Amino acid sequence: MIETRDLTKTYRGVDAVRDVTFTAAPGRVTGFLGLNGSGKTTTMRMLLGLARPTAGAALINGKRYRDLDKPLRQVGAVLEQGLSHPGQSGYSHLATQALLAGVPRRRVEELLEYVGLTEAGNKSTGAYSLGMRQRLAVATGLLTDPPVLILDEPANGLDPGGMAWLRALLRERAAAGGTVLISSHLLGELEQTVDDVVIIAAGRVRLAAPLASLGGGGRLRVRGRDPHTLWLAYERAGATVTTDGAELHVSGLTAEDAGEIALQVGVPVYQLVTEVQNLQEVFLSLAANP
Ligand SMILES: Nc1ncnc2c1ncn2[C@@H]1O[C@H](COP(=O)(O)OP(=O)(O)OP(=O)(O)O)[C@@H](O)[C@H]1O
Repeated sequence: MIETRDLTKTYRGVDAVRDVTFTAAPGRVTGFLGLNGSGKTTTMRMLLGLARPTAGAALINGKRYRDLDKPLRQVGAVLEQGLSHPGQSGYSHLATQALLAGVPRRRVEELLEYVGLTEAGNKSTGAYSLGMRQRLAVATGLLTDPPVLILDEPANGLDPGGMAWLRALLRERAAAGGTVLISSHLLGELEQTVDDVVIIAAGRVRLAAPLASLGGGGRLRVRGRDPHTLWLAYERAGATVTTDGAELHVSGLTAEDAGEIALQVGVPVYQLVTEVQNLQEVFLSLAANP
């Protein structure tokens, strides 16, 4: 379980993140989405004890990272920065990390195979492609088989095959009861992977909800004989209504409700269309307008 509560980080009086509150639950993959500079890395660094919060709390399994018993066993991380010496082989990088984490060496071979680097294991990481480096970073994060996994932009540099591999791996972790928090600046990248989304813009959380609720509901386009009466009736029912002059755009009502309400106020409806919202548009409207 990952939790942040009113988490704030200020650098020289400027907010990097402000009052960030969200939960990433076990058994689910949570996507942490925001444009460049929105505060994703800063939040993840605070969760991992690499930056100290100015205010608020960043908790893993109910505790601050530095208060965790054997933190390397509880949380695995894939961060953006380079992770190994370029002259070192993938195998020796993992073997060193395994030693530090108290993990038996046989786990190294197992993991190299799991991330598809068995053949490249003895090559120096300086010769790895970006995608191979990401695979090695994922292997490092999984060394202790931790119940909580935090990944900062792990999809950068992965080709479609690599992306499918990562998607399957994260789903597998969640299915086994793990907590997975993964950041990205592209919703499309995560759309097929995540259960929940947290959208952050200019350091503030704009939305924390199940992915399914994001495009759900949709917007209705309604054309009727007396738009003014319809408008008032829909607003009375709690909907948000706008118009482009030709038809009403109604959010917050089902098509069934919109039809029934029109009947109640005696306005014939000529057209009632449910618009399925594009998830990417919803994301951009939240992420780009802090
Ligand atoms: N050490 C620091 N000193 C000063 N400002 C910082 C520092 N770290 C981050 N910031 C600022 O905090 C804001 C959030 O940055 P952060 O790296 O968390 O965003 P991000 O969402 O991870 O972006 P990206 O996708 O580009 O990595 C930015 O305005 C950044 O310039």
